[in-house]
Amino acid sequence: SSKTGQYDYIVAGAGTAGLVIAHRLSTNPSTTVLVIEPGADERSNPNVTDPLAFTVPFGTHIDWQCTIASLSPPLSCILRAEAPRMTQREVALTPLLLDATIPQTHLASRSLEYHQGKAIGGTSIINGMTYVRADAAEIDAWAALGNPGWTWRELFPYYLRSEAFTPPSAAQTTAGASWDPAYHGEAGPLRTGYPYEMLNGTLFERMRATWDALGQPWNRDPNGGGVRGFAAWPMTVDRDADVRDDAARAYYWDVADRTNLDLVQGTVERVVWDSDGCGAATRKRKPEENDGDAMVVARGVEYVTPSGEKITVRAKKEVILSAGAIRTPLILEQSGIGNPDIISAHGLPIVVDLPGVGENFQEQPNIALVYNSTKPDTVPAGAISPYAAFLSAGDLFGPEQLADVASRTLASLPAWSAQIAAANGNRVSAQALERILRLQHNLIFAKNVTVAEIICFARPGEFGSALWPLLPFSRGSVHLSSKGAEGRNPVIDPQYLQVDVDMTIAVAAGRVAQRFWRTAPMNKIVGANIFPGEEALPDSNPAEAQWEAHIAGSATPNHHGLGTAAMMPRDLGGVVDPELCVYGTRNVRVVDASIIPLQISGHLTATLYALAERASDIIISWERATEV
Ligand SMILES: Cc1cc2nc3c(=O)[nH]c(=O)nc-3n(C[C@H](O)[C@H](O)[C@H](O)COP(=O)(O)OP(=O)(O)OC[C@H]3O[C@@H](n4cnc5c(N)ncnc54)[C@H](O)[C@@H]3O)c2cc1C
Repeated sequence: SSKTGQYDYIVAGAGTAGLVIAHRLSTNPSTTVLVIEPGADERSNPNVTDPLAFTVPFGTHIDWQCTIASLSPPLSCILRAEAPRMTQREVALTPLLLDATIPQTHLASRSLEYHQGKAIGGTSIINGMTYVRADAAEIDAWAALGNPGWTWRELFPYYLRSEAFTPPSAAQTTAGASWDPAYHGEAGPLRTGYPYEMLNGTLFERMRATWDALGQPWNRDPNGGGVRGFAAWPMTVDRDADVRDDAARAYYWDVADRTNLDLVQGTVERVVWDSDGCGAATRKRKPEENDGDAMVVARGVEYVTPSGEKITVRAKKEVILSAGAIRTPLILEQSGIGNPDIISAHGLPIVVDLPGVGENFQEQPNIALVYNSTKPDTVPAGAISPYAAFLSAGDLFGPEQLADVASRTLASLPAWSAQIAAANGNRVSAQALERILRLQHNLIFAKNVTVAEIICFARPGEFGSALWPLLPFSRGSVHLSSKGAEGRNPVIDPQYLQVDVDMTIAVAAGRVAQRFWRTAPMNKIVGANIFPGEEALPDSNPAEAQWEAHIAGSATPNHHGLGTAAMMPRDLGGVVDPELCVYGTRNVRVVDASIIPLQISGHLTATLYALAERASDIIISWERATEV
C-alpha cells in the first residue's frame, strides 16, 4: 500500500483510540491500514515508561503544550527541555505547538496550559494512568440521548475485551488493592493493575476509616459501573515489567510489523473530498440512514510531513479521525465540516453545515489542597498512593440542601441553555441544549451518579487532595484559530465554571476534602495547610468567598476534555451518528474522546479503549455488509 499510495482505511492520529482501531482493522491481513501521527516512537523515553514520571514530560516535545510566559508574542513560547536541541526551523514552528486555553473568565481570567500527548500512543503516554470506568447510568445516558446500542450493558464486554488485569499481590492487597473478578478482562491487550511502587503500609486503612467516619463507604471495585465510595484505583501499568502500559505498548508495537499496517509521521490537515462521487461510493448506507443531505465522500486525506511536504493519500473505504477532542474538530473544520460562520471566516469552502463541531466541550477544573505531614516517614520517596473517593450530590449536600440545589439547578437550565446557544451563534438551539442539560440533571439528581472526585495523595512529608466536579453543566468550545498556518492551533475555551452550580459543587467537594484531612484517624498525622495556606483558606469553616477565590486563582485543567464531535442526533448539535459516522458524509468516522456526548465519572481512557473496541466491530461489520 505504501507503494500504491492507497489504503482501505486511513486513521488520523496514533493515540489512545486510534491505535485500537488500527490494531483491530489490520487483524484481517487483506485489509490495508495507514495511521498518520505527528509524534514519534517514544518507547525508550524514560519520561514515558517510568510510572513515577507523571508530569515530567509536560512542556517537552511529546506534549502539544509548551511553556508560556504569556500568549504574546508567540515566540516567547520556548520548549523548556528541547530548546537547545531545536533547529532553526523547529524554533520557527514553535508557535504552532502552543496549546493553552484562552483566558478563563471565571478563573481570574487566567490562560491555562493544556497538555495532550504527541507521540505514537497519544495522550496515554503522558497521562496519570488511572484506570476507572464510569457510572453505568452515565453510559446509559448516551442511548437516552438518541444513540441506540450505547448502554453500559452493551459497552461492558468491550471493557473486558480491551483489558488484561493483573490481580494484586498479597502486599498490594494489604495496602488497599481490591477487585471483583467479574469486572475484569484477562486476555485483552491493555495491562491494568496496581503499580509495583504501590505504597506499602497502613495509610490506606487510616484513610478508609476516616472516610467511613464521614459516611463514605469503601468500594471494593469501582470498575463495575458504580464508582461511588473510597477505593484504591488500578492503573494502566505492566506491574511486573514496572512500566506504563500506554496505547502503543498495548495495541501497536506487537503488531507494527504487519505488512498491511503502515504508520507515517505527519499531521493531517484535511479530508480530501471526491468531487465526482466515485472513490468509496461503493459503500452505500441504508436509505433510512441517509440524513437528507447529498452525502459527501472522502477520497483520502492531505497531510504534512515533518519536513513540510504536503502529501495526499487515498482511502479506498474510510477515513477515521482519532486526533483527540482538541484536534479532531480542527481537522473537520479545515475539511469544510462545521459551523458555516467559522468555516467561512477562514476562507474555507463549506462542505457540510454541522454546527456542533467543536462545541459541547466539557472539561473539569482541578483544585488542590496540600498539608504537611506530622509523621514525615509515612511515605517514602517513589511510592504511589492511588486513593480517591467519588461522591454523589447527596453525599456533598446532605438531604437538607440537596432538594434546594436540585430545584435551583433545574430552574436555571433554560437560562444556561440560552447562554450556551448564544456563544455558538444559536446554530445549536437553546431548546436542544436544554434537553441535554435536563438529561444531565436527571443523572445527577435522580440517578445519583457521582459528581465529585477527591484524590487523597500522599508523598514524602505531605498529604493533599486534587479534586474536581465530575459533570460540569458548563459547555465550552474548541475551534480553529484565526488564520493561516496558525489555523492548526486550536482556540481552547473550556468555559470553566461558566454556570454557578459548577462552582457550588466544586466548593462543596472542597469542604468535604478539608473535613477529611481534619477527621480522625487521618487528622493524627496531618499538620498545617501549606496550600493555599490557613490565611487564604482557614481549616475551620472558610467563607464561600474564600473557597471561590482559591478555586478561581489556582484551579488547573483536569485534561478530561471531550464532546467536541459528539455522538448525538444532529438536531441536538451532534456530529456523529451512533455508528460514529460524521453526518453528511458517507465514509468519515470519528473515534476518540470527541464523540463522548456527556462527561463521565472515572477517567477517560478506560472508556475510550472500550469505545474504540466497539467502534472497530462496527467498522468491520460494515465491511462485511459491503462484501455481501
Ligand atoms: C495530563 C493528563 C493526565 C491524564 N490522566 C488520566 C488518567 O490518569 N487516566 C485516564 O484515564 N485519563 C487521563 N487523562 C485523559 C486521557 O489520557 C485522554 O482523554 C485520552 O488519552 C484521549 O485519547 P484520544 O484517543 O481521544 O486522544 P489522544 O490519545 O490524545 O490521541 C490523539 C492523537 O492524535 C494525534 N494528532 C493530533 N492532531 C493530529 C493531526 N492533525 N493529524 C494526525 N494526528 C494528529 C496526537 O498527536 C495524538 O497522538 C489525562 C490526560 C492528560 C493530558
